[in-house]
Amino acid sequence: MSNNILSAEAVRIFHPSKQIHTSILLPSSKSESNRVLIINALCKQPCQLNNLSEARDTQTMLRLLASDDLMLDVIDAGTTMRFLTAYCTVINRETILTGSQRMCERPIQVLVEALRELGADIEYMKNEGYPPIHIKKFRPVKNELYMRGDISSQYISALLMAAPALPNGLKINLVGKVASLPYIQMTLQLMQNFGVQHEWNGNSIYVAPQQYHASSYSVESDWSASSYWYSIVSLAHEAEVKLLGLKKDSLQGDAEIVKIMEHLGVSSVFEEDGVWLRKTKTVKDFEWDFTHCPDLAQTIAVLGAAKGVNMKLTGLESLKIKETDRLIAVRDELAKFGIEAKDVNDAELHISPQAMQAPSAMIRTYKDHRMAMAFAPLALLFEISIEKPEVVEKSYPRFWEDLEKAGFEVFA
Ligand SMILES: O=C(O)C1=C[C@@H](OP(=O)(O)O)[C@@H](O)[C@H](O)C1
Ligand SMILES: C=C(OP(=O)(O)O)C(=O)O
Repeated sequence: MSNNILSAEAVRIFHPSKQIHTSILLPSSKSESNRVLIINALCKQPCQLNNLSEARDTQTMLRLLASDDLMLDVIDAGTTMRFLTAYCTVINRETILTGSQRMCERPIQVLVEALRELGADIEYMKNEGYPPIHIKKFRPVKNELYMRGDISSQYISALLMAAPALPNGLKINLVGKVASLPYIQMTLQLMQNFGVQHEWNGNSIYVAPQQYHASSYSVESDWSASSYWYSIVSLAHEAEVKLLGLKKDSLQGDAEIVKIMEHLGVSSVFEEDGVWLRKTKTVKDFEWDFTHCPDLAQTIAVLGAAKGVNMKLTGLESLKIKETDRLIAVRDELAKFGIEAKDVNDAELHISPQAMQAPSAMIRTYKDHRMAMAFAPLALLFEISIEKPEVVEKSYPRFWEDLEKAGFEVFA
């Protein structure tokens, strides 16, 4: 890859043959990596952590955990912001947590309110409910909370990982709809891997005061990143791609992509060291609820539009508060291909079969890695230009290089 791709204003991409036969070593999961880093920081002995992600979100977590500065800047990493908020509180580390302009527009009130209820002194430094926040003192006063689970599961994961360090542990009673549930399950399973047990009854999760025990963990490849390869295989004329480092029994909820793509043209065959993606048939009508796998929604919206599938995607409420308002961003960029997406204001996307046209303009990415990666597979249909290629660094820094390995021409 020419070195200047990540620093370029835009990239131009196309695929001359539209035939793809390759194997790809995906980046490791940033969700797993950021959890084991927090657990390791709470553990008395250092753990053996293998295969940590090269994603910027994880590199930022590593850097900030090692820092003695008062002010920690998470850039645009949601998990890093939320996990450090609970972590710095329970270890009684005075900290100012801040981030990018967008991070300061992403809500954190549910987590801050919960920590205040437990006895934390945390102040909003600019806008009520949003970073930057100043974490001051922590004097634990209680061990039970009622928390809504519909805005972000990251608040719950953050508290759960910190819970064993509290003098009386913590009982979280989840109120109302819980979104992104597999991420909470991942948190609890990783805690268990490091010797911390929990009890989950109905809507209540209880973690007693306990010590994490040093253990080893090898982070799996990232299932969210796999989705772009599923889309590529579905759109190619001919394709057989092996994604290395993915397991059939994954902790990651985004392994749901296997089931989704059974409908959208890709079969998955697992082997010891990864999974083979091969082309199959695509359905005409597709409806899916993304409540528990929100990071897959953009990939599927763009792919379904390209394949002329009649689509109804639901459970998209949380997309509005991620790296950008992803519903509006997907609608506006699909419009450049002559595709009309409806009902974005109801947290759903309805896209009827329409002929996709060559794009009328450059694809904007809105500082969102998933916008760049969800639209890139369309280079199998048209030459496309995507602005700000560096956005992929948040989760998949080698994305453009891997596209080149698969025969895409990528020009700065
Ligand atoms: O806990 C995690 O690692 C994540 C949880 C999800 O966020 P929400 O819980 O806010 O939906 C997901 O979108 C994000 O990319 C990573
Ligand atoms: C939403 C995402 O990450 P985060 O919330 O951790 O910034 C993502 O990676 O798509």
